[in-house]
Amino acid sequence: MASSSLICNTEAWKDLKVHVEDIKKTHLRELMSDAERCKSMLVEFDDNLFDYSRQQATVETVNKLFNLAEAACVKEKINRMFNGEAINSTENRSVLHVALRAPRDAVINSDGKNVVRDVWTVLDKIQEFSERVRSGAWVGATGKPLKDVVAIGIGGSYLGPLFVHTALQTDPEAIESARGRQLRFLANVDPIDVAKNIAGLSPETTLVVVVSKTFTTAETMLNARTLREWISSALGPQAVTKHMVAVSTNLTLVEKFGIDPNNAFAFWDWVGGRYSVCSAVGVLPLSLQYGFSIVEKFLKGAWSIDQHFYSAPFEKNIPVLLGLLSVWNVSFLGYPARAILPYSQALEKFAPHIQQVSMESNGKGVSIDGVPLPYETGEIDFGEPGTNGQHSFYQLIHQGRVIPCDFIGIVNSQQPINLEGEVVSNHDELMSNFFAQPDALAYGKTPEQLLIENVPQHLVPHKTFPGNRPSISLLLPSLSAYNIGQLLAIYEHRIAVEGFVWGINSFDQWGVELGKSLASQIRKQLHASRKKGEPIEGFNFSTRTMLSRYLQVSAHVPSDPSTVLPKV
Ligand SMILES: O=P(O)(O)OC[C@H]1O[C@](O)(CO)[C@@H](O)[C@@H]1O
Repeated sequence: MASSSLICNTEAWKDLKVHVEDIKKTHLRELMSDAERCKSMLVEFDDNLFDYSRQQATVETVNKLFNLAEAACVKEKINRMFNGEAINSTENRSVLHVALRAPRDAVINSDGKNVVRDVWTVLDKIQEFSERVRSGAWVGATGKPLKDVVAIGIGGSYLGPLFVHTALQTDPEAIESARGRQLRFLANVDPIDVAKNIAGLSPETTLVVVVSKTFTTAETMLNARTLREWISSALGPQAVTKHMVAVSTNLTLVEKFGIDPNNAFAFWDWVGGRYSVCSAVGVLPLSLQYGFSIVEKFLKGAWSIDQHFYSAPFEKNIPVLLGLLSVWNVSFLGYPARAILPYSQALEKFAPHIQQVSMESNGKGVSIDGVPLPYETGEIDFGEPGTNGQHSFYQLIHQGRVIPCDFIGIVNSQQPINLEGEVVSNHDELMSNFFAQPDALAYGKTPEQLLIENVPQHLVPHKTFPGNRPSISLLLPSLSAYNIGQLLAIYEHRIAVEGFVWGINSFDQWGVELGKSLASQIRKQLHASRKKGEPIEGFNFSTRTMLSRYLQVSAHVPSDPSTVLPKV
């Protein structure tokens, strides 16, 4: 495919490039004073309020972005995704995470087959299994109920479920149904993570869920073997069938590992790892912890946004608007990062999850047709809940670099506190910051304002805030399972829209492979040197020096199963 097919060669892209100069002449202070403009930049859907008036954009900018979407065939690409076409072309796969939350009677085809039926077969199996475990009908090898769950998985087989678990953990309805149960996540191959995750647990009352799309990921498989050892050394090898289950697309390898195929929960190639939280990857551990009915509400929330994304006109389409504005910030205004700032501690794992969804999806260097891109794609995503972030990195955001921010606020707290004698409730205190920060970034503070306040002349430059820093605000009515599902789907689709405009494949991840294969060479060398005393060969000076220091100085680790017992 020729480079002329790239989006940067379209009139719509060139038009926006020229338009940047106009926008740079206008400060957000002025843009914010135009009430009509601000009104047109508010979108409401299902009690979620989205405000993008603090973007460095006019109504004209937004129209030009719609032209760009048209030039990039965004609507056609959305349709192709929902129609189950193989839009992940480098892996020849369709991209159908929307089917994971479709109602039972929906029809979504992949390769001529309605996949919604398969989805519900697995969901029914999860419901049945999780109810048996939670009710105590399913017991461990010594007859005790399994009250604790350790989910082993990494990347997409970990971050999404962790985000949802952390968000549900403080929801009153979810607390009630999780009473007496624990859900933990073992991700890192670092043995410290093993120790931390089994500390205080007994193999007798623990169910291990091995979550891996491929069932070959080195970290997950070593952690799975480690916990298999933990269980079988305590309860005997036959206990594994009672204490270990799996979620995977590779059921052959699950069986080979020693997990009963009846206790395996399938998902499919058309679910990308980082888009898999609504498959058994998330639904199984979360149903074990909270019960299936709560997880079903989460799925319904995600589906409501899927419908909105599929059918709302672009002017009212929250994920589309978010995606187009992100492209505007990255490709035209030149801002490479994005801060995700939920004003809710329950969303503390949201930014780490979106970091993977976004950076693994859109961090690409070539177009979907393999043409090297003359423009950057993807953003550097990071974030922390407010107000913690304010006491950490907001200094840079206010007076250092320009970083477009996503402010996410919740109207009704999961855990309200209203102390007598306080000016406002605790949640109001939090939300005061949610409402204040976007304006601080947009308006800033001028030297003239400081002089009126009698700030000493020599401090004026230090106390000046340039402002003109863009943000969006998203106000959710509450943080129920349903709303958590909505938030997830809004971001998933936003990221897809960005990739559709940039003309890349947002659904593969070849960039993670090189490091994995180099690590495998090192693993072989460590084995050869430790077990057979072979010299280090085939590495550059730097790696050789580091490796020999590591081999010389590291302590000998005895191969004894008791070394996997927790020491913390
Ligand atoms: O679910 P799996 O196959 O263990 O893969 C885990 C993760 O590894 C990756 O392939 C990246 O290394 C992710 O895309 C994926 O979510």
